[in-house]
Parts: sequence; structure tokens; C-alpha cells
Amino acid sequence: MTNPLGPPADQPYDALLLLSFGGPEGPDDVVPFLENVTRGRGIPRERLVEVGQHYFLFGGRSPINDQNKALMAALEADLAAAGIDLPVYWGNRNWEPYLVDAVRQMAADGRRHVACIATSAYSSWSSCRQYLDNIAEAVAAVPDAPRIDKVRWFAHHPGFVATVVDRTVEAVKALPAQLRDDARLVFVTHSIPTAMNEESGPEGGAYLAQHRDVAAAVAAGVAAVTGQQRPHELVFCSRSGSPRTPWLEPDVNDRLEELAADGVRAVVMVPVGFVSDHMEVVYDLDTEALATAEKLGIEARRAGTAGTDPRFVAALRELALERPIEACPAHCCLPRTTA
Ligand SMILES: CC1=C(CCC(=O)O)c2cc3nc(cc4[nH]c(cc5[nH]c(cc1n2)c(C)c5CCC(=O)O)c(CCC(=O)O)c4C)C(CCC(=O)O)=C3C
Ligand SMILES: [Fe+2]
Repeated sequence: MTNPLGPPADQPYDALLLLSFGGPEGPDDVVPFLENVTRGRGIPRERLVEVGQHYFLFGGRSPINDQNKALMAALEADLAAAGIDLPVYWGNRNWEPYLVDAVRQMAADGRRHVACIATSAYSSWSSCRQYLDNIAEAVAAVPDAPRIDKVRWFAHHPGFVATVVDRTVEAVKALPAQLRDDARLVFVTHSIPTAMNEESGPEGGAYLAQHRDVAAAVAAGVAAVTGQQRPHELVFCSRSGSPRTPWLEPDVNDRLEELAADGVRAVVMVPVGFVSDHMEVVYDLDTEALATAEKLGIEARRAGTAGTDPRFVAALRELALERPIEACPAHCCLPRTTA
């Protein structure tokens, strides 16, 4: 009988797949890219025009593809340094190189069992389940496709947390000295519909719960380094959808208004929901929210993202390769007695 998933799960991995969102490479790509992203998702036209403008402001080019190329190169270097001989492939959900083409290439190269890292660190339909569905569709479309195991959510991995702590400490230190001690840590992630949060993870609510845990861990790490406890909170950016659908709040800009009214004068924004400087980071935070802070008289800095920090890259490699170690072989722990 053939296994519908392909080879058995304890067969060693013969490739690593980086799975990401994808983004436009130039002005002509912007509209078709947005159509790919929002097909069947009921996003109002006005919102699409607005998001299109964000891309056009940056020459119609998303930063995400270059970041994925850099991450791929960093993973290759990390694997080589660890003495692991695994080829790395890359495929996207919404733009070239498409996932299905990567799967086709892996099949042509004879790959049978692939560990997959998605560039999304948390649970939710958008950040996890949709990628699993994309994998299932691509595998079904390609004859002799390998089995592809996607790594679980990983934002609480010490390699990610330690990296975000360092980026946050750097941003705190970039504030004027007299404002540093009172600076608030404002963690930012992508808003999603409240219903999507309620459905996320095995028991629901995982998207919010995971972000709160990771934000608390980073805030504690920053306090340990700087010797200073600072208030921290979680806010949201990049709300989309119909105005009638509830999404996670508060929006980062609205919250900055409230903080200014409360007399807060310094803020470090930590984009904890993003593994690299996506369009949401360079537009929604660096362009929009930093302008809001300036208008309000708040000194604000934006902490860096994990990007290609060696600790983060090593964490991704560990997460991908722990799976076959976790899986017990068929004879594991069976009594050896024959009598
Ligand atoms: C949770 C989450 C992440 C984080 C996890 C992850 O990293 O995957 C994420 C990442 C990203 N989202 C991105 C871009 C877009 N997301 C959109 C729309 C939406 N995102 C949603 C959620 C998320 N999105 C949702 C619930 C929608 C509504 C439509 C729907 O229900 O599916 C739209 C349509 C316009 C709009 O509605 O804003 C665009 C253009 C890019 C590329 C950026 C770049 O180019 O650098 C990236 C990395
Ligand atoms: Fe998105």
C-alpha cells in the first residue's frame, strides 16, 4: 500500500524548503500580486488601492524577496558550517518563485522528504494553516512530489527571542539618554480578524496568547540587559478587511495618540510579529507610525527584525531538523526478548 503522504516520516530529510508570502518585484507586478493575495477574501477595493500605494511608494517593489534570498543564503551557510549537506529551495504563496514550481523542481531533483520553514512565526489561519493548505495543493498538483513537513510555530524559540531582545536594546540605546529609562516598549504585530484569532491554535486564541508570551519574554530580556523595567504592551498594524468586521485592536497609531495624551514621551516599537522588514514594517511602522509619533512629540525608535541574525538562522535550522530526531523509529522501546 502506498502512503498518501509519500515516504515514511522517519526517512531523513533530503532538502529544506523556505516557504514565504512573496511580493511584487516592480510596478507592473503590484496589481496582479494584490489580486493573488486577496482572491476570495472580500477585501474592499479602497483598501487595495491604498495598499497598492504603499508598494508604489517603494518603486512597486516589496523588500520581502531580497530578504528571503538573504535568509536562504544564511541558511545555506549555517547548514554548511554545521556540516549538514542539505539543498535549500524557496517558494512563495503569492508571487514568483511560486511554491508549486519549487515542488516541481524538488521532484525533478529526486527529493523525497522535505523539511519546510515558513517565514511566519505564529499560529493562525493566515500565518500557519493557509501555508499547510498551500503545501497540500502544491503536492497534489505535482507528480512524484516529496513529502513536505512544515515546522510548527516558533516565535518562542530562544534563538528568536534573544535576537529580538538585542534589536530592542539597540533601539532603546538609540533614544536620547534622558528619555531611555521611561521609554515604553510597544510590541507590534499584524492585526487579524478577531474571529481568526479565536480559531487559531488547537484550543483557540493562540495568535494573541503567543504574541503576549513572546512580548513578555522579550521585555524581561530587555530588563535583564538594561537593568530597567519598562511597561510593555501589544498593539496592531495593517488592519484590512471590511470596517464592519472586528479586527484585533488597538491600532499602533491610535495607541500612540493615547500614550501621548498620558504624557508618554518615548517609545520603542518592536515589530515582534514579523521575522524581517516586510512592507508592513517599512510602510506601516517606519513611514506611518513614526510620522504619527513625531507629530505627537513622542521620541520613537523602531527595533530591528530578526532577519538573518545567526542565532535566528541557527534556530530555524534546529527547528527544521529536530523533527526526524523526535520521530521514534518503528522498533523504538519495543521489548527485545524473543523467548
Ligand atoms: C497574520 C498575517 C501576517 C503575518 C504572518 C506572515 O508573515 O505571513 C501577514 C503577512 C504578510 N502580509 C503581506 C501582504 C498582504 N497581506 C494582505 C492581507 C491580509 N494579511 C492578513 C494577515 C497576515 N498577513 C490578513 C488576515 C489579511 C486580509 C486578507 C485575508 O484574510 O487573507 C494583503 C492584501 C491587502 C490588505 O488587505 O492589506 C497584502 C498585500 C505580506 C507581504 C509584505 C511585503 O510585501 O513585504 C506579508 C509578509
Ligand atoms: Fe498580510
